Amino acid sequence: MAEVDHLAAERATARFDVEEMKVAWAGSRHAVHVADRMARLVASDPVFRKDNRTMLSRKELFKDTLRKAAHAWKRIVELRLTEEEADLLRQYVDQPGYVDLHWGMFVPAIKGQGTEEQQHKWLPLAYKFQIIGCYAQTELGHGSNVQGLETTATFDPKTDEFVIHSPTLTSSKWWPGGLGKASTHAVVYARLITEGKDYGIHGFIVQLRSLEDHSPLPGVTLGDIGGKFGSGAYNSMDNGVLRFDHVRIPRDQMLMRLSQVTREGKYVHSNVPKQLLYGTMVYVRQSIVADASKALSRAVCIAVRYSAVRKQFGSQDGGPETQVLNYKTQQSRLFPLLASAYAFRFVGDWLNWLYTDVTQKLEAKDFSTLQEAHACTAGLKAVTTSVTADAIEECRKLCGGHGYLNSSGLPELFAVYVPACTYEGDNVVLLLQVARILMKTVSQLASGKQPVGTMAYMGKVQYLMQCKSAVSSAEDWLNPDAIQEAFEARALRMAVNCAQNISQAASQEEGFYERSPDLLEAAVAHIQLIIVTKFIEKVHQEIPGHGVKEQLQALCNVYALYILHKHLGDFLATGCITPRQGALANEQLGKLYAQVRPNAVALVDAFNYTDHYLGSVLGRYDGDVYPALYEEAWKDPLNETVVPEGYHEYLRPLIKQQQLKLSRL
Ligand SMILES: CCCCCCCCCCCCCCCCCCCCC/C=C/C(=O)SCCNC(=O)CCNC(=O)[C@H](O)C(C)(C)COP(=O)(O)OP(=O)(O)OC[C@H]1O[C@@H](n2cnc3c(N)ncnc32)[C@H](O)[C@@H]1OP(=O)(O)O
Ligand SMILES: Cc1cc2nc3c(=O)[nH]c(=O)nc-3n(C[C@H](O)[C@H](O)[C@H](O)COP(=O)(O)OP(=O)(O)OC[C@H]3O[C@@H](n4cnc5c(N)ncnc54)[C@H](O)[C@@H]3O)c2cc1C
Repeated sequence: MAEVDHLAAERATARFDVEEMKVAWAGSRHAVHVADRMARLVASDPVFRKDNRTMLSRKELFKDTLRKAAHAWKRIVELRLTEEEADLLRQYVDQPGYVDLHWGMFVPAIKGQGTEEQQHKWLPLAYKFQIIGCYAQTELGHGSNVQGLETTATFDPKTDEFVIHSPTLTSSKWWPGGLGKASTHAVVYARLITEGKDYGIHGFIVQLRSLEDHSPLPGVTLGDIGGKFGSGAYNSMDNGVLRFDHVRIPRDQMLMRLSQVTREGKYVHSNVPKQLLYGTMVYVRQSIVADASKALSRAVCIAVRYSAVRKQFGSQDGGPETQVLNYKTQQSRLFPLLASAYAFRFVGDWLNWLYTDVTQKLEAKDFSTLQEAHACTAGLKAVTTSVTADAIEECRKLCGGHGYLNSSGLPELFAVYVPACTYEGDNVVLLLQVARILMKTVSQLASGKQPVGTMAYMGKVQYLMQCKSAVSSAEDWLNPDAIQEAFEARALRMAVNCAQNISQAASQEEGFYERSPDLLEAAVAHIQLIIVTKFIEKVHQEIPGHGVKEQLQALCNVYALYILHKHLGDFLATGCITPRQGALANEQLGKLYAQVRPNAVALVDAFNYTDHYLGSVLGRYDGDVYPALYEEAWKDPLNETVVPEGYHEYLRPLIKQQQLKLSRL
């Protein structure tokens, strides 16, 4: 706790129990406790220092990442941390590195696609870090189009081996995190060829480096693909390039849970959907949604606290200036982002539940919910990451000039976060997947097939296509049914419009191609409906703590009405609401902002972030921003000397030359 609390007055105006809001945010009292313990463990350990990160060279930064990962592992073993605790520790270390891909993709790929025997062999090695793995799918020539990958795995029955080969430059693996310098093994995705036939993409465990001296194995060419956007940020990760020259691996290193190649070279496909091959991506997409709320809440926490400290204008007569948080424009830019952080948090929890449920069904050979899992993970990943990336940049602007300093934490947060819009599926490509499923669902409505899960609302097509909103006052928009109906009608009408337009094209495929910009918007409308619905459902639950439910109710309304206001064109064009009702929604939004204002600082305190994790002089808990900014400036390497290096070579001669010229005049 800070000695001087410059934000004490703000905290005193909160109308709810912050400790209970921490529980609502974290999910349980246990979750608050564990997160708190792990955050403090990291913050108090000098090895995990990160305030100098943006000033390190790439090599120094990479070595620092290796050091932190090794130290984290040492602490995990020494303290016998559980998996939950270890993962939190990894998150609070807050530096992308090979461990993310090892635990986040290599291990899940083996778990999801390996046979029991393969899991038995490889997982214990991975769990103890006797091998380090990455996920090598993307190539120089193809990322989004997984079926277009070119690396080959040709079965040789003579030796009972696969020959892994990169036949072209564009088949070079390109991007996998941890591949460049750290990994000893990879799950490599390649075209399986046996008996002269190409059976498409399959996963293979391939050793890349010696376990003795880390040198690449014969036939393997490896390296880092080079510096990336921003200072610090994702440059701690060794995204890599990999080429194979006829590298041989035993047949049993093909991941054989979904399909097998026999000793004789026969290809056998188990009776399961081939999309299960994409299971690791589905798993990571759901974890990316949970991460979005973390990144967004960090940015919002910085911007809210700083906006409460920062004063500008408003005192002609020598009185106090206005806190920028009191400007209505600041509120209308910032509070929807605060509400979005909460919305993403709750939809992330729900998605995690859905993922677990689908996984259990898959274990029991029930594949009926696979499409729902794909649509929800793909769509929510796309919408939450796009919004979060834009929101971090908006928070930087909300912090004025100081937001542009590295010490604000926002430039690095943006740089590290923004590739989330691309990795694990480009957001446009993923939204088009959602749109495809929406079109399929619309086309099945005529045959009477009842849509299920998050598409169930489409079953009310007769009603939703013609309903008119009953809202007649600003307060009417506080009724969750009014919001739900407007969002459902908008999403359905946009989808049906697209389907009607597509049906007029020469072919379904051509229509889909021509209408893809509209389809993208229809997919976004559907996903926003899911987020709003899950927030409303959350608020309907029993939520303990003085004022907590009321605050969440207000944030839920802010989120929904902000989306309605921002996409008013959709709501009006589809005739779900009238221009007057749109204006009433905006009026209500203004009232809600006034309701949020006294609670704003406490609402970001409920995220329970340490100053170490926030990594921002502007977002400090104590609000003592100016001395911290001043002090931080002097730490810059440029300030190590009063006269800069280069003065004698470049500045002095220039000045002297000009002086000479002037003296001649
Ligand atoms: C310090 C130590 C700590 C210790 C801690 C211990 C504990 C740790 C625990 C956990 C740690 C977790 C950490 C997580 C961190 C993760 C960090 C991640 C960092 C990010 C790294 C990035 C990685 C990557 O980017 S990997 C590469 C990703 N690539 C992509 O996403 C490619 C995108 N493309 C595709 O997905 C496909 O090509 C697609 C879907 C676009 C098209 O595929 P297609 O085969 O051509 O299919 P299509 O014809 O369109 O559709 C056919 C059919 O299939 C359906 N479909 C498609 N996809 C799926 C799917 N995934 N699931 C189900 N169904 C699918 C589609 O709907 C069609 O259906 P029908 O119409 O019915 O036929
Ligand atoms: C930081 C980072 C880490 C990564 N880590 C890994 C990793 O660990 N392992 C791994 O295998 N990969 C990794 N990747 C690769 C990543 O998964 C791909 O870059 C991603 O899937 C996008 O594919 P792409 O690069 O082929 O983009 P492209 O598909 O080439 O996209 C280019 C443009 O084309 C558009 N486009 C493409 N297809 C369509 C379409 N059908 N319709 C309309 N528009 C379309 C896209 O919207 C985009 O605007 C990583 C990438 C990054 C940036």
